[in-house]
Amino acid sequence: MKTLKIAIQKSGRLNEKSVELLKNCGLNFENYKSSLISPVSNFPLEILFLRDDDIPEYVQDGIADLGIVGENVIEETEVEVNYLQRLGFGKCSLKIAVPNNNTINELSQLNGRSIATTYPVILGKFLKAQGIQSDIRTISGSVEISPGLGLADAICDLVSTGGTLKSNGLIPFADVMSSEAILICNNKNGDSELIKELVQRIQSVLRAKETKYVVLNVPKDNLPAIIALLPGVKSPSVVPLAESDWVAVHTVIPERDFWDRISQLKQAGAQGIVVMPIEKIIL
Ligand SMILES: Nc1ncnc2c1ncn2[C@@H]1O[C@H](COP(=O)(O)OP(=O)(O)OP(=O)(O)O)[C@@H](O)[C@H]1O
Ligand SMILES: O=P(O)(O)OC[C@H]1O[C@H](OP(=O)(O)OP(=O)(O)O)[C@H](O)[C@@H]1O
Ligand SMILES: [Mg+2]
Repeated sequence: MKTLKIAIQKSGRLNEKSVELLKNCGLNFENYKSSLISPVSNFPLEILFLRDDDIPEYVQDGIADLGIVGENVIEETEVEVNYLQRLGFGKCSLKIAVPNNNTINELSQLNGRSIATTYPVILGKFLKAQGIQSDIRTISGSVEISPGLGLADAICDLVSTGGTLKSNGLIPFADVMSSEAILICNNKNGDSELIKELVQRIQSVLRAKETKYVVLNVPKDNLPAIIALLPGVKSPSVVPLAESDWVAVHTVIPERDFWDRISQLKQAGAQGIVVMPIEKIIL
């Protein structure tokens, strides 16, 4: 059987979460130490530990079958690869920011100004679509200090908390793109059974992260009201309790409206609510 290769970031923002995701899929492998390639002992897969900038091209060229990388890097490298799954981590936005004492307050004022960035391709396309002509200064890092050094009038860089912008006296001015980590594969091998198996495992881990397992006790008379509050669940498990007019209800609740749902369940008579994380949900 062919052994697949998946490229993940060697170190940096996406490394830990990529390793955690693959381990949660039940894959056994050594974390990157000095070897840049690590075999998986219980699945026909090898992990390649790379600089994130190289991952899209490795996947496009078939050197790696799969990759986990930020959408921003995929867009910047302009490769042709398949998006298999958005992974929900490494969330950030590419933004244009300007010094907080500036007079720029609309995009057209960037005409004729300089913008420092490590994302010249994405920024170039954005400015073109807006009909703006700026001088894009491509640098390879520490972009946020360039206005302070007199290198550029504005910057275009990744932002998540905004802490780096703030500590460099910059304010966000325009959103260029939002990004998260994506599982990609080579255009030619999306139909591979092994890849499908891996994607299913990843999806079962992601699904589990979005939900909680909840057990609650309720008087039998309140059961219809409780069940009515669990619309997503075809048929929650209802277990008799030692006290004959009480039952325990086992169900899953989406993370996103968890607290609202719990307070509704309490109002409907639920007691002794126990919440547990779910490891995997296999459909
Ligand atoms: N502040 C942030 N918050 C969340 N995600 C981020 C943030 N900054 C970057 N990312 C995402 O994580 C990816 C990797 O960021 P990192 O800073 O580790 O890259 P890098 O320094 O270019 O790493 P490498 O050494 O692999 O080239 C980015 O391409 C982006 O998708
Ligand atoms: O909005 P914040 O939460 O402050 O995050 C933004 C910073 O994060 C990224 O850099 P990173 O810290 O990954 O360092 P790097 O540029 O050296 O890769 C990005 O390039 C910004 O500088
Ligand atoms: Mg990089």
